[in-house]
Amino acid sequence: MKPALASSPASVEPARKQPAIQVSNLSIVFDSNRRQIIAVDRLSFDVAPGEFVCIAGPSGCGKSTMLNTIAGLEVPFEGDILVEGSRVYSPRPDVGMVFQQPHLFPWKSVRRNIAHGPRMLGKSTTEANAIADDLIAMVGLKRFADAYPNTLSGGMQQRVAIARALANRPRVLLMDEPFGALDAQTRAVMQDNLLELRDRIKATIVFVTHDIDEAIVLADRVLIMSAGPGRVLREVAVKLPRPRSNSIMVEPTYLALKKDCLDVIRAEGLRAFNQSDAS
Ligand SMILES: Nc1ncnc2c1ncn2[C@@H]1O[C@H](COP(=O)(O)OP(=O)(O)OP(=O)(O)O)[C@@H](O)[C@H]1O
Repeated sequence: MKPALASSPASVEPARKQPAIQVSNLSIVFDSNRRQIIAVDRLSFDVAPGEFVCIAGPSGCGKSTMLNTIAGLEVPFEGDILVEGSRVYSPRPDVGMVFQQPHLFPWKSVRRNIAHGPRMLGKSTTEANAIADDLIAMVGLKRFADAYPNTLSGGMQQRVAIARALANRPRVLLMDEPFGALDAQTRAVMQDNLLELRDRIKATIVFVTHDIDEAIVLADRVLIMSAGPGRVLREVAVKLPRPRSNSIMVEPTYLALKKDCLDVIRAEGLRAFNQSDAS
């Protein structure tokens, strides 16, 4: 009889970390005026724990629909989405979402906007306010804790929206063009703020943007989607050193990555244009 092995070859292999997000063969279809619109067609990708993934792609390719589905706001027509290994059926507190517009409660102060989520999860007012005050400090709005949204600039409101999305300590943060409505200067400041924040919160982030500079500055990996219905056309790993700020935009490695992304986007734009012209 053979002696029992102390460990089989399989058991000495390093265990692969479970992805934070697994999107498998996802299709999303809308019924509109008696015709079906395929918003997303058999889309698959994984996001590793703690990874920052940016998604770029032409208008209408299904980026928002896909993000809403990961957030549990839309239902897949086919396929699966797992977050931290469990299937998404509806919005959940471990997944936070930030939209292009801040959507704050206008009748609540900054503190009470941020404390809202923890209060809904049963925290006392004191506990929820303590969580809010920590986040208010993190996003640099201490002087505005008692202010109301209509007295804040767009960038400040968006910082409140980010703090609010973080209040339930999500493992996954989904951001749908969160800086898309801001001017260029505020946007650059917000990108730097987000990079600092990300180092502290350690969440997995999926960030949709039309701006390829923004995608490369922020991401560990950029997924470029095809024209609708969207699928992943190219994955670009961004191995630029961290900590980063948007001052890296002039470096040669950065410019080479940008060219790579823009070439793919241009070729896809042309393909989609020719296709629509032919049909
Ligand atoms: N509720 C809906 N009902 C019908 N069609 C929809 C609905 N939501 C989205 N669509 C369609 O699904 C497709 C994908 O839309 P989606 O908003 O996800 O694209 P996107 O890539 O986020 O676009 P953009 O970059 O312009 O925000 C589009 O053709 C859109 O018209």
